[in-house]
Amino acid sequence: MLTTTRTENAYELALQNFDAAADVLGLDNDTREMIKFPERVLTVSVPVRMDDGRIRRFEAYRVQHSSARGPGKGGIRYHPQVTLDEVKALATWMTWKCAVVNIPFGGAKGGVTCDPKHMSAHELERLTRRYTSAILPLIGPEKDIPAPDVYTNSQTMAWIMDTFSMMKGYAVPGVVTGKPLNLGGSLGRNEATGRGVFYTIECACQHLGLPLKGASVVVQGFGNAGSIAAQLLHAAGAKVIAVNDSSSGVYNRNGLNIPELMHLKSLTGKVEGFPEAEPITPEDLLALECDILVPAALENAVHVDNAAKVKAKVVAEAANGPLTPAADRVLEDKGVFIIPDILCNAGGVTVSYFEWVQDEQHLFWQEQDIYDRLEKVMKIAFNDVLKIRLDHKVDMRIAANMLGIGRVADAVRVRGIYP
Ligand SMILES: NC(=O)C1=CN([C@@H]2O[C@H](COP(=O)(O)OP(=O)(O)OC[C@H]3O[C@@H](n4cnc5c(N)ncnc54)[C@H](O)[C@@H]3O)[C@@H](O)[C@H]2O)C=CC1
Ligand SMILES: O=C(O)CCC(=O)C(=O)O
Repeated sequence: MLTTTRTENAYELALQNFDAAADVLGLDNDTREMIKFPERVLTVSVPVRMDDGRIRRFEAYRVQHSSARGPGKGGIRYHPQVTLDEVKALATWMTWKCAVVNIPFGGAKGGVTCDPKHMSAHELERLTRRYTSAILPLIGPEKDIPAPDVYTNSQTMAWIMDTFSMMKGYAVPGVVTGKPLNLGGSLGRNEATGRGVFYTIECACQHLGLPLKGASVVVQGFGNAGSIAAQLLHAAGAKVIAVNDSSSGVYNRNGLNIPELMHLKSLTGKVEGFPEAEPITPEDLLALECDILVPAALENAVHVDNAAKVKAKVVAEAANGPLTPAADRVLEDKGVFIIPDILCNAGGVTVSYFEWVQDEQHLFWQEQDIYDRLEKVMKIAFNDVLKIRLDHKVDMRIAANMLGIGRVADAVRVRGIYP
């Protein structure tokens, strides 16, 4: 089992990022008080009957960070290292992310501290249904709309939708996004995060004068976000030279055949054993000579101790929070162009927004329509962030946070405070 350095508290890092952007924006203290912290935090105990007949209790969370611009929106993570502070950080980032791509949602996130790799499908279903019942008062199409995140998927969303609908007495597809297509899911949602990552990399390459065709790429984390980004980069003529997952990594300096690697991963759940590739450790993978590094796993992958070893020209944050602020500074000093998470991986929530709109209208769109709309949203957001970077001479992360935080601040100012 590979390990990541997850010792830094993600929520403290999220607050540091907020302050850095709020300072440049010159945000007054009253507005900071109103928008910085989560609006609602729920911790629940989820008892589950395991297959051996025993009851096990899981700790789980749903955090609503902001409803200033619309209902809460954000995924649900199943992972052994989920903590309340991690979920608070992820919910905070969702608020700024939705504002960066200018969709009418606030930010929320959920998590269950569990090890889904060591649970059966029946145990996962019982866990999901009981967790849904526990957070039921908080969620709904007008209130807070969950979606998949690490180690959850369209099946998890189907169970949530079914449990919520059973309680209401009628089908409520708009309570979650990332659903199976036959339950009101959207074409393109499964690919949306990786596709959004790809569009922002295209924009960055154009800005930097770096040809994407022939560019060398390294991807850390070969799940939903990482594998689709790798697939699109490969199809665009980039050379994906290394990828890894939680158990192993593979490297070929002439480029990996990504469609075949995806096939292997779908069959075995691993990238290990891919022919015509050599194994690579997580540390060596991050330190590879390459043009573009895509961290697509978990928080704090690049930190103060390994940042200096990164040799990429562009870092595209498909994951949430993969770089600590200390790593940011090291990479900025080296002249690395960073596409920050709240911009880079916003394609997922953007197509979730399209899914929610389609569910609410009961009218479904063509795949190409979704891709065209997504491309437009991502490219406008990239250019908005780049303009702030150039106008204010700040790095891309501060610029993205300024855009997101500024829009949320405007919303609360206009809404006012009562009483
Ligand atoms: N799925 C989505 O729509 C979105 C996901 N994200 C973020 O993208 C990141 C990945 O999420 P998904 O792809 O959805 O999850 P996933 O569950 O589909 O895949 C996660 C992948 O990361 C790998 N992994 C886990 N720990 C690792 C480690 N220490 N080193 C290397 N690989 C490791 C796993 O083996 C798996 O292949 C997360 O940070 C998530 O919050 C962000 C926006 C939307
Ligand atoms: O699709 C969504 O609603 C949220 C995706 C998500 O959790 C994220 O962007 O981190």
